[in-house]
Amino acid sequence: MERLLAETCARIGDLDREAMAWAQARLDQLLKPPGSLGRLEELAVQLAGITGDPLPAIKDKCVIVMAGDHGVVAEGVSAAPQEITYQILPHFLQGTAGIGVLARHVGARLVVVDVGVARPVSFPGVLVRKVRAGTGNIARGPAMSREEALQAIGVGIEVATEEVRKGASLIATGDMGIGNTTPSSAILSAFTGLPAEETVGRGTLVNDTVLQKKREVVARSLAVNRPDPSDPLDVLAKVGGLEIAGLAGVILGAAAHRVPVLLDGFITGAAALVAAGLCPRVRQFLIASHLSQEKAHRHMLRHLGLRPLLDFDLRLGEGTGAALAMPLVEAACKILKEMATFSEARVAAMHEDKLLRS
Ligand SMILES: O=C(O)c1ccc[n+]([C@@H]2O[C@H](COP(=O)([O-])O)[C@@H](O)[C@H]2O)c1
Ligand SMILES: Cc1cc2nc[nH]c2cc1C
Repeated sequence: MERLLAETCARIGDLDREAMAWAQARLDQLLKPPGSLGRLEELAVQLAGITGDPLPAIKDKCVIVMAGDHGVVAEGVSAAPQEITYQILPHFLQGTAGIGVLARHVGARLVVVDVGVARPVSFPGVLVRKVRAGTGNIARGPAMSREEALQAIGVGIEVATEEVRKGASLIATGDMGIGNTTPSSAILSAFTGLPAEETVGRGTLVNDTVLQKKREVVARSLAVNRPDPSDPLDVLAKVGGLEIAGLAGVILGAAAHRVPVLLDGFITGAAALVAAGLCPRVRQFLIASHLSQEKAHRHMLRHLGLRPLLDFDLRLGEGTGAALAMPLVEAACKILKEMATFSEARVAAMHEDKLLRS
């Protein structure tokens, strides 16, 4: 597994500067005042750089949801019972849970993977690639072994690679795992040095008492496990989660195939911190779909150097924000391809001096 990870990281290149320059030049000639499509233009240039295609097109959209359970729920850190991780899975694929509805709404394929659910899973359509049945309690010891972390990353790389092989040209990441905001906060603290007071939030909407306990649990998980921030696998194994590891693999696997990755919220952000620790170049392939209501998400995005597309007060996870942002990514491609230039439209070009005066 270590070899698969090393090979995947080695395949991740830089953005294609030539394709980006070509896309930027075309954007500047399109029938609009320069830069007037704002961040849509920025996105179009990034997509040209990621794909190496100056006129990129999104042909096949895919949402990959990784599910796993967390031993730390024994500390009482969530407002929801652990059972929900298992019980919600069939509703994803039946289209009756949040991501089921939104993936259908945007016309994306939905792939649901059990990488670490506590109970045995055998729902039609759910890919069972369980590495272990839930993590250990990070308040008392490591979440998993280094080998298990590598295996779960491997699952993500393989699932992403398979979806790219089937034609995916845009991959959205989603998570499901009761308790998973706690390890996500611990990962954020481990990489940034921020104290638990700043990295812990309300997750499924815990009350003030539980919020305080959650802060103590995150601080204890760091004191007990002593994760080494210069060793991302150590951070992941000691204070992470199986679905977080799987998602780090999805991110790396997609980037290795030059497929853009839409991050969702706080948990996929933690996975991105791990992926970026393992391969800093991967950041260039990431698009932050939204700013989660989980308050420390902004610290994550700042650390990753990303600016969210939407600010919608979402905090559901499952990939819902990433799915919602898919049409924005498609729109960025379409302006490049479908808008005419001034000369194609035979419209008088705008004069530089006029623009400078306005
Ligand atoms: O994506 C987010 O920003 C997000 C923020 C808060 C909660 N969640 C979801 O809620 C669950 C974790 O919350 P908790 O309180 O159990 O740690 C998990 O299934 C996540 O998908 C997701
Ligand atoms: C119902 C429910 C759905 C979820 N989806 C992601 N996290 C969740 C947590 C709960 C409680």
